Amino acid sequence: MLLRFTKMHGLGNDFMVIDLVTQHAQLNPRLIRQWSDRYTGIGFDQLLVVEPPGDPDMDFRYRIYNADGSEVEQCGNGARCFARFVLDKRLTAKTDIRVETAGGPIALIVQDDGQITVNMGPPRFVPAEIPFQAQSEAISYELAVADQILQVAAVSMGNPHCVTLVDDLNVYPVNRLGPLIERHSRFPNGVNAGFMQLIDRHSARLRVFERGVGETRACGTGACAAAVAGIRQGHLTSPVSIELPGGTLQIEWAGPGEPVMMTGPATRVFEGQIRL
Ligand SMILES: N[C@@H](CCC[C@H](N)C(=O)O)C(=O)O
Repeated sequence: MLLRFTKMHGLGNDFMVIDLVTQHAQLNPRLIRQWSDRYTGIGFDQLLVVEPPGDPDMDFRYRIYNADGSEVEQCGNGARCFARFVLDKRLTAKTDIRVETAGGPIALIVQDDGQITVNMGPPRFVPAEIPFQAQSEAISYELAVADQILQVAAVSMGNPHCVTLVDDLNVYPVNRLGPLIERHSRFPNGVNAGFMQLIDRHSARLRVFERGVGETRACGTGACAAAVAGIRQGHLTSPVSIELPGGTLQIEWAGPGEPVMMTGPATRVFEGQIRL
């Protein structure tokens, strides 16, 4: 049987997208790892799956798998590609699309200029909800990593993020500390490790070592978490431009309890089919 898929990306964070509304497939971690391989497979950071919703008030169910085959709760760049995909494939004609994810409901708004805004819902800071091991909620925490103590913020955007402020992102050892933070024992489900360099009150640079993938060219939920952490710590003011290696995302957040709005592009690369 041949399975149709679309290769897409959001600022270089790349995806294989499969429509399981009109097709059928049994996925498993081994198959996903095989497909994600950049030399012997299709190559992607995440596999995105479009399914019918369980909740009748929603338009679709959105499932996300990291390149290592693990299923995760949320993916921001993927959400924008999801919106572009369901419109291009005529699975919906709506430009305001409600989607259920394992990380909670999100809303996708397709703008007239083709940019897509995602209402990611409110960030969560309660340690148990991230999950993160801490005595009580705080704006920043001391985290022992290798031979140093980092000051970090812990945020859930549906998925877990740890954000560290750094002076110079060009020389910071993202690929040495990223894997140690990703599997740190205080984050029992693992974590996405973001490293942010402030530019001014409305902009920052960010690199993210993603859980289950490694460093990616962009991370949408990572950009939301970094902007929120920076606003909460008093360094940034909404709206915030987050510059990632693959490009820039616009993030707006009005404060605790309010949803995070993320705006950026979604790009189709090619159509393919693979034998199952
Ligand atoms: N690239 C994503 C995040 C994908 C999931 C993440 N690696 C995790 O394990 O939580 C984004 O754009 O948000």
